[in-house]
Formats: sequence, C-alpha cells, structure tokens
Amino acid sequence: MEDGELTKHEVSKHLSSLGRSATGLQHVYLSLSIPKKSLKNLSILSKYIHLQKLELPNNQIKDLSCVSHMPYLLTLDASHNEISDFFGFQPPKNLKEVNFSHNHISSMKDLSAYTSLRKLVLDYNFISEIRGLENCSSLTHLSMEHNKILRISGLKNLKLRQLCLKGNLLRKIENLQTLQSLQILDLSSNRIQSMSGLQDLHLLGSLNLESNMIGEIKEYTYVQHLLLLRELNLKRNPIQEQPDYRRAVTFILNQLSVLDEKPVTVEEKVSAVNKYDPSLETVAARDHMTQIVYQYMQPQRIFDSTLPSLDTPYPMLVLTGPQACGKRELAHRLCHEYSDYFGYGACHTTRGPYFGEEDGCDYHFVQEEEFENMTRMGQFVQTMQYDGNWYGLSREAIERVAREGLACCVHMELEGVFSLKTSHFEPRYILLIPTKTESYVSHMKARGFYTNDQINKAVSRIDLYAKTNRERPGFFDSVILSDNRKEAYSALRQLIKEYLGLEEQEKEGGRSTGVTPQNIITDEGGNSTPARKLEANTTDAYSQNYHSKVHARPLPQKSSAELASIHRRQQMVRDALVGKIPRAYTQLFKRYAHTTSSLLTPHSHTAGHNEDSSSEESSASSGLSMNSSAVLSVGSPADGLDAGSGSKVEPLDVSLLGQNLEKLKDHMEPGLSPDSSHSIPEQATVVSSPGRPGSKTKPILPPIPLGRKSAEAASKQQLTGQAGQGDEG
Ligand SMILES: Nc1ncnc2c1ncn2[C@@H]1O[C@H](COP(=O)(O)OP(=O)(O)OP(=O)(O)O)[C@@H](O)[C@H]1O
Repeated sequence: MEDGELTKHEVSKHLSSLGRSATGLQHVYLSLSIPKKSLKNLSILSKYIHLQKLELPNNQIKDLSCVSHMPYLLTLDASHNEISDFFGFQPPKNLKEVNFSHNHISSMKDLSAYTSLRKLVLDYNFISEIRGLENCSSLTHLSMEHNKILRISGLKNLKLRQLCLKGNLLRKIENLQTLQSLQILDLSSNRIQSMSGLQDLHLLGSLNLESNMIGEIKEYTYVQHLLLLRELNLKRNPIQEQPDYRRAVTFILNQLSVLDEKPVTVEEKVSAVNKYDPSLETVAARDHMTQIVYQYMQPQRIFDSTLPSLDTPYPMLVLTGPQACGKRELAHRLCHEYSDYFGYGACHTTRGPYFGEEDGCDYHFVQEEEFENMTRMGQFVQTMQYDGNWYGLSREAIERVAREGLACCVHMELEGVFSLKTSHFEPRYILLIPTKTESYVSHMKARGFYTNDQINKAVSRIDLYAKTNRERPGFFDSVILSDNRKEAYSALRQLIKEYLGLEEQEKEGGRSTGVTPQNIITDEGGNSTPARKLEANTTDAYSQNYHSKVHARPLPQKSSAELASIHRRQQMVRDALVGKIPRAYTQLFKRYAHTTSSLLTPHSHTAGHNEDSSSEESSASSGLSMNSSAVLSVGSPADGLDAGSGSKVEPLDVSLLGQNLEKLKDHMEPGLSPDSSHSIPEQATVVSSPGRPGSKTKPILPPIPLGRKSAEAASKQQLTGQAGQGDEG
C-alpha cells in the first residue's frame, strides 16, 4: 500500500461475510473493514459492487466516490477521516446507516434521495445548520454532537426516535414539537437556559441537559406532563444550587427513575411527597408528633376532667367545614341554647380580631411568639396554619369547659380534624358544607373581611370536604348542608336533641318542635343520619356502657396510628386506675396538690387527697419529661389557668427530647425499664386509689352530657351508680 492507495491484496485480506450476490447467482463477500491504514485512495473499491457493509474508520480518506459503484451498500462507516464532501457519491438505494463523525464536513446537502437512511452520525464536524433531511422519512437516529449548530431547525416532521445535539451552540430548545416519536434527546453541553420547547414530546423517556444554564426549579413544569420521562440529567446546571434541588425535582417529576445519573429511590419519592404535598394524614401525624414531643419535654400535670375513663372518652363536638360556612356561629348558638350541655372551646389564633370579636370569646388572640411558646410548652392538642395564621386548640381550652361539667364544642378546618383524630379525644364530627357556591361567595363578600384569594381558597376547599366525605365513609358522624343558616341550625339542633334524648322529653311533654331536618344527609335506606349515626339516647347515658353503644353504630375506620395512640394512652390510664403497681412512667399520674380543677371548681373534693405528698411528688417529678400525651398537660397549677400566659416559659428545643429521656432513665431504678413491673421509688408512686384520676373532683362525663348541671341529671347519676365511681366524696 503505497501513498495510501488501497491495493487488491489488502482488500482481499479484509473481506468477510461470504454470501450470495443480490441476484443470487454468485458467492461474494459482503463486508469490508479496513481501519487505521492511512488510506487515501480507494479507487480500487469501484470493482467491489456487491459490498453491503463498508468500514473505513481512522484513515485519511477525502474521496468516497467509489461508493457510487456499490448499489447494495447498507452500512457505511467513514468516521475519523478527512472528508469534507458531504455524501459525495451516488446514493445506494438501500443505504441505512452512515457514520461521518470526526471529518471535515461544514455543510449538509439535500438527502432526499436517501429514502432508506435510518441512522446518520455526523459528530465532530463543522456543521452550523441542520438541513437537507426533510425527506428522510426513515431517519430515526440523528447524532450531530460537537458541531457548530446555533439553532435547532430542519427537523420538522421527522420520525426521529433519538436525537443528539450535544456540544453545540444552542441557546434554546425550539422546533422540536413535531418530533412526536422522539424518545431520547441529548442536548447536553450547550447554552440552554430554559426547558421550554420540550412540553410536546410526549414519548420522551430520556433527556440529557447536563452542562447547560438552567437555573430555575420552575423550568421543570415544561416536562412535568411527559409521563414517560424516566431519565433526566441536569448535572452541571446552576439549578443544582437551588435549595433542596433533588427533592424538589423528584416531587415535580415523580415519574423519574434516574436523576442526574443516580437512581431515584422510593424513599426519596416518599420524602418529596411528604415535604411538598403531604397527605392530610401526614400533616396530622406531623402536627400530633410536634405536640407530643413538646409535651414530653415538660414537667407534667394531669388534666382530670378530660381523661378518658375506663369506658367513656370525654365528650366533644367538633363542627367542621370550609371557612365562613357558619360553623362558628352555629357553635356559639348551640352552646348558648344548650348551655347546660355544651361549652364553647375557644382556640388560640395569631390572626388579629375582626371587628366585634372579643378576646377569649371567639378566640384567644395571641402574637405569633406567644403561640410558638405555647407550642413549645406542649399546650396544644392540635395546631394548624390557615391562610398564614396559626390556630390551635389548647388542652386548657377543653379543660376549662370540662371543669364546668360540659361537653366541649369547637370548630375547625379539616386538617384540624385529621389532627384531632390522632389524639386520644374521640369527638363527634359534624361537617357543615355549602352546596351553593354563589351564595357562599356572596356571604363571604358581604362579611367584608376576605380578599378574593381567601374567598377562592375557601371555595376550592369545599371539594376537599366533599371528597373526604365521599371517600371516607364514617369520617364525619353527620353532614349538614350549610347554605341556609337557619335550616342548618335547625338540623344541628335536631341532631343534638336526638342525641341528648331531649326530643323524647319534649314529645312526652307535648312540645314537639316539629323541626324537619331537611339539611341532614340521609343514607341509602332513607334513615336520617343523625338518628343513625349520632344515636342517641343519653337519658341513661350513665347507666349504659358507652362502648356497647358506640360499637352498635358503624364507627369510622380508625387508622392503625390512631388506634395505637388511643390504646396506648387508655392502657396507661387503666393501669393507673386499677392501682396496678405503677411502672416508672406512672409518675405521669402524679397530681399537683392543688390542681387547677380543684382550685376552680366549687364542688370539687380534692381536700385531703394526698395533697402534701402529691405536692412533693410534683416537685420531685418536675424535672422529668414523661410519657402520655393523652392525659397530661404542662405547667404548674398556677399557669394552667390561661394557656396563653406562658411568657416566663423557656422555649425548649426538640433535640432536648433525647436528653430528657435519658434523664428519665436516671430516675429509674437500675434495671427498671419503663415497662418493667418492678415497683418504683415511693416518691414516684402516686396512684393508689382504684378511682379514676380526678374522680374525687369530677363525675365521669357521658359521651355527650345530660344536662349535668341539672338536678335531674345529678339524681340520675346517683341512681345509675356510675357517679359513685367518679365521685367518691
Ligand atoms: N384549632 C384549629 N384548628 C384548625 N382549624 C381551625 C382552628 N381554629 C379555627 N380554625 C378554622 O380556621 C379557619 C379560619 O378561621 P377564622 O376564624 O379566621 O375564619 P372565619 O373567617 O372567622 O370563618 P369561620 O366563621 O368559619 O370561623 C376557620 O375555618 C376556623 O374554623
């Protein structure tokens, strides 16, 4: 081989793939592969007309005109040569694959004659414009890596499945929308700033944008709806600097299985959803956990009145529904009309009072700092942020009502309900829902408090309530349409009367109210929901076992977390009540000498009940952070009166929790685990009477109290004997 001229001898050494000629009459070699031979002159190949595959990489070829004599050629590899003449030969009819990478080609020409061309590789040339491919209807694979392309063009309507334009001078993604078959796109190492232009590539599965200039997380919205997108590479883009970049992308593009060449794990996906779009349960669990952790970290004190007894949880009524649906107004009316049964539980809020709102009446209005302080002091049962303001139901707010011997009536948004359902409280939940959007909106407008955004938000949440009610049978005990306040109140009243058994009394007295509960949703069988769900007769509430009644109705399914939480707490109470030898954590049940209830309740009977010793015990235990979120609250007896008045409180850090638990261990006898049945030091033993904590001060409340202030109710309590359980005095 002299001067780079290919000789017959050399060709014969590199021929392979013996087969039949296209006519089928001769045996011929179909492939020729001669790499790295510094070939320049290929004229001898004009005689090898039967070749189907020609591979001549890494030579010094400038002229490929010999290919014009190879009508059967299917594959041509002329990479790493010195070709500048783009397709400088007559088109072989069936040519399918051509590799001209690493040559000197600077411009493309019309390839309409190459109708069979499927794969074209033009990497590492000097091409600045894509053109001539319009009629290459078979082209599925085009690679033009490392050229000088300034714009994406000339690809209209091609059936490309793979396109690589890596290492060019592209500034934006354009003219790709007609590439409806595109599955793999490599635009890495360009100067692209936005992902706009990709949104119509519905079959795209892999996208490489490494080393570009994409900086904003919101750019992902352009590929968010590409459901088949599985691999995305954005390494070496400014976007990597964004806080929580990977999780944010994982959340927006939850279809991805590989991000930045690293597999996206299930854990990452769950964590992304929990952070950016947590389910109502997750929000509730998080809120519950927050309240519990902060409670753990405080010296504990028992709130007697709201303790669940052996069989009966403290009665509560929760009105829920979208903002301004009337639940607050109805709650007030109910508490006013049935003041012997219900007391209004005023939540804390960081929002300022509306005109006419009084502190302590609708809400306890507090500053954000104070609210935070209360949270850190574990004073809330649940909290929720709505519209930028915090709302929280404090244990003290409930207890304050309970001390009056009343059931607590509160109102809250759906998230609050989810949260409350994770606590040990087991309220009845009534959903008030508007169905006439227009009148709901005009009612909100008429109040004059709300911006359009607030109104829109409230309206959009109607669906959330409806969906929850639809998808979670039994989640709400009853549903009342709130379009007409008067009717809604009648319906609520009707429910409550049936529940309290007052209707019977009225009928007996010939004073039937004639209320038709039109607003109450009925079930398929035509039974009115209140009668079925909030059933009913509490005239003998003291004598009937609450649970047998409760189980007679279709109880909403509780989540395992709810059940675990309730059981754990009730078990602790039970153990304490029956005087089991206390475990280490029964220090929880230590009581202050003067509980808030005893101080406040005129008919309490705490006198003589271990006052001194419990006082000592209290102080002895004050350094301990204890178990039982259910029954305990924080603070000293004195500060229990106003949950919001904790200004002297030192905010605590969650991280202290671990330390406090350690501290708890220090207080235990060696070898004594929290579940150990060993006795504990005397100073920590407090529950000795088999009565319920608080039994000396409070009778047990039924699920919904029966006019507990009335003499009739009192006598019933005595008759049923249950009062004796609760009131040893
Ligand atoms: N502790 C709480 N947890 C969850 N949601 C709460 C809590 N307290 C109040 N909310 C709810 O927060 C929403 C906003 O309360 P706000 O009192 O500011 O609204 P409003 O415009 O007066 O409407 P409404 O008449 O429904 O109370 C209301 O739906 C209210 O019921």
